[in-house]
Amino acid sequence: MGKQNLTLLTDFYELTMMQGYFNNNMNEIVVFDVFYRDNPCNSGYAICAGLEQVIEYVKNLRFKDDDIEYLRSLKIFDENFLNYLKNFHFTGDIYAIPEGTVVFPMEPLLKVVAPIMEAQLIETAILNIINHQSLIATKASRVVYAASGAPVMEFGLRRAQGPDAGTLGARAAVIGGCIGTSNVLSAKLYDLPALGTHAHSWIMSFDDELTAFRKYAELYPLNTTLLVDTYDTLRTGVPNAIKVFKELRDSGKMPEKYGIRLDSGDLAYLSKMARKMLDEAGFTDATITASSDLDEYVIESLIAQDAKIDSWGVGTKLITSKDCPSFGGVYKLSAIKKGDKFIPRMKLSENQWKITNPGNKKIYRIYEKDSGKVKADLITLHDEHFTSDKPLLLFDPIATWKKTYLKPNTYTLRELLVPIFINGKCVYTSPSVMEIRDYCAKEQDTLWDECRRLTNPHNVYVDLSSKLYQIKTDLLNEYYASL
Ligand SMILES: Nc1ncnc2c1ncn2[C@@H]1O[C@H](COP(=O)(O)OP(=O)(O)OP(=O)(O)O)[C@@H](O)[C@H]1O
Ligand SMILES: O=P(O)(O)OC[C@H]1O[C@H](OP(=O)(O)OP(=O)(O)O)[C@H](O)[C@@H]1O
Ligand SMILES: O=C(O)c1cccnc1
Repeated sequence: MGKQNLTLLTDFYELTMMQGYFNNNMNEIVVFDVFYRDNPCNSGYAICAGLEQVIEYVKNLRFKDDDIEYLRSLKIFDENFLNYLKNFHFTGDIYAIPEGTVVFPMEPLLKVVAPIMEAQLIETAILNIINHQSLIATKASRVVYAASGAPVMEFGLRRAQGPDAGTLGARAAVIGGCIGTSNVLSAKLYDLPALGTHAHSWIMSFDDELTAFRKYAELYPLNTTLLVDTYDTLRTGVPNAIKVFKELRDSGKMPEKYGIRLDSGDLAYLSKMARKMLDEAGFTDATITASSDLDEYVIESLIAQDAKIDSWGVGTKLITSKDCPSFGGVYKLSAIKKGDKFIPRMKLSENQWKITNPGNKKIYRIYEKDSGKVKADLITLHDEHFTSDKPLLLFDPIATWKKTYLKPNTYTLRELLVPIFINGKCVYTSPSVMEIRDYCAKEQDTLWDECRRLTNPHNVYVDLSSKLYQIKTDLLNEYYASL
C-alpha cells in the first residue's frame, strides 16, 4: 500500500537468476507478458486492476543499504553483483491495459520490454498485485451485476486475508462497481466513499433496542439505518424502527435517508414482511439493506424470489473471493531482442492451451460498429497494423476451421495496450479510482448479456493474427522436427 519500497517483495529465485545473468554478462532486452488462462469465478470475462500499484512499485524500485546488507548475509551473492544492485533502477518499457478494462484469457494484460535482469526481478510483485486486484474487481463486478442496479457496499475488511488484502481489495471492489467501502483507510487512501450502518454491539450496549435506535437516530439524522435483527426482526426490530421513524416524522426531523438493515434469517421473507410493515406505516421511502454471507448467487436468488431489498452490504465472500481464491495470472518470456529484431520464444506444453503466444505483441479489441459490443480480441505482432476499412478474417487459433469474416467498415478497432513506462520513465497518469469505476461500468456495457450471465457465460474469442499464428506454428514444427 502507499508508496513503500517493495524491492525485496520478490521470489528468491528471481535474485539468484539475476545474479546468473549478471555473471554471464546477459542483459539483453526481453519481452515478458502477464496473462491468465481461465476467467475466475466461472465468469465470461475478467476486470484488470492493480496498475496504479504496479506503477508505484516500479517507480520505487531501489535496493537500500539494509536490503544489500541482508542479501550479503545470505552468503550466496557476490560483491560485484551486490554493487550492481546498489545502482539498480528500472530502465525499460512497460505497456498495460488500463485498469477497469474487461479482459479475456491469453491476452497480455501487461507487457515488460526491458533488460532481462530488471524484467526478471519484477515478475513476482507484478503478478502479486495484478492477480489480487483483478480477482476482487472481477468478483465485485459479478456481485454488482447480480444486484441489477441496486447499490452494493463493500463490508469485508474484518475477514480479508490481512490489511493489504482488505485495503487494496476494497479499492478493487469499487473499481468492479461497489459504491463505496466500510474500510476507512482504503476510503482515505483512494478517495472512496466511506459507508456503513452500525453493529449489533450498539444495540446490545443499551438496556433495550428502542433506546439504542433512538440514540442512533439522534446522532445521525442525515442517514439513519437501523439494524433490526439483534433480538427478533419482525416482533421487535422492525416495529421499534418504525416507532423511531414515527417520532422523527412527528417532530419534523425526518432524515433524508433512512431505513433498516437485515443481517440474518430468510432475507426474502423478512424483507417482504418488513417492506409491508414500513409501507403500512407510511414509510414507503425507507430503504431495506441486507447483509449476511452474500455473494452474487444469493443476491441473484433473492431478486428472483422478489425480495424487497434496495441495497446490499457484501463482505467475506467478496473480499476473499471465497469460491475462487486465486486469479492465475502468469509472467512468460515471449521474445528476446537481437539487434533490432525481436526473436520469438515460446513455452511448450502437452496441453495446447498452455503453449504460450510467442513474440512482441499488441492487442486489438474489435467492436461491432452498430451495437458497440465486443466482437473479439485479436493478438498481433507489435509492428502489424490493422485498419477497419479492410476486410478482416478471424479464425479460432485452436480450431482453425472456425472462421468469421468481417466486412470493411462494419467494425471498429481499439488498441488495448498503452505505454506506461518508456525508457524507465513513467509516461502514464492513473485516473482516480472513482473514474476507473465509471470507465469499468462502460466497459462492461460493451459485453453482450450472454457474456455477463453468472453461470455458463458465452466466451468472447481471443484470436491470433495470421502472422502470429504462423510464427507459433513454425516454432512448434521446428521443435518437433528437432526431436
Ligand atoms: N431467501 C433466501 N434465499 C437464499 N438464500 C438466503 C435467503 N435468505 C438468506 N439466505 C442466505 O442463507 C444463508 C443463511 O445462513 P445461516 O442460516 O448460517 O445464517 P443466518 O440466517 O444469518 O443466521 P445467524 O446469523 O443467526 O446464524 C446466508 O448465506 C444468507 O445470505
Ligand atoms: O456477512 P458478510 O458478507 O461477511 O458481511 C459483513 C458482516 O460483518 C458483520 O457481521 P459481524 O458478525 O462481524 O458483526 P456485527 O455484530 O456487526 O453483525 C455484518 O453484520 C455482516 O454480517
Ligand atoms: O457498516 C456496516 O453495516 C458494516 C460494516 C462492516 C461489516 N459489516 C457491516
